[in-house]
Amino acid sequence: MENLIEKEILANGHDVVAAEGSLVKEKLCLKRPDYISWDEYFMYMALLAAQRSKDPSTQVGAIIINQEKIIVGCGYNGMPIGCDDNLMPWGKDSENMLENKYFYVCHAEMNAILNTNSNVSTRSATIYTTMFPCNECAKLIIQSRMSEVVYLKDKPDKQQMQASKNLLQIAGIKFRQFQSDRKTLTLSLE
Ligand SMILES: Nc1ccn([C@H]2C[C@H](O)[C@@H](COP(=O)(O)O)O2)c(=O)n1
Ligand SMILES: [Zn+2]
Repeated sequence: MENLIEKEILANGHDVVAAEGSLVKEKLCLKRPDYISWDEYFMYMALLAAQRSKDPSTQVGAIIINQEKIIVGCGYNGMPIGCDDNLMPWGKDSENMLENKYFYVCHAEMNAILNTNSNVSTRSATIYTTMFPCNECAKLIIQSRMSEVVYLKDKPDKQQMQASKNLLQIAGIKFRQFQSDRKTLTLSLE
């Protein structure tokens, strides 16, 4: 095949080299360079899911993808089905723990796992979550046979999170913090 290697320095600074053997002759035929990565795609989806949360202080989202990078589950932190959001407590400072949200709210990771279709496997799946999973969700992740956790934020000072890390490590589940130079992504309906 005719060798059509071309090198273009685009206006946005991207250095694009068409692969050897490619039929690309002109700059306009090259693929768009600033597309988001798989990691960005799923973490931004988790952030979008978090926007459904009614929790006034912390909104968490989680997305589960299988080995083919197909989304198999998604969730955010919220009250259990049938428990009216308007009747449940959303605070956290009452001395009476029964008046705080913690005993009632379902975590985003838990909801993402429970929202998967019963015929879809989470074996070897990856969960993208905007917050490091707590120890209870870590147990669910392990029991669901997932293989990786990608998280955005952590609360390393919390003992619960250390227990979660211990569990994941012992169970052989990888975890890593999401890294990206793309700090914002603008979506518009205009
Ligand atoms: N991995 C996590 C951690 C926390 N959540 C939820 C549980 C609560 O709704 C909220 C945390 O509230 P805060 O103590 O920051 O006021 O986030 C979760 O879904 N997943
Ligand atoms: Zn949890």
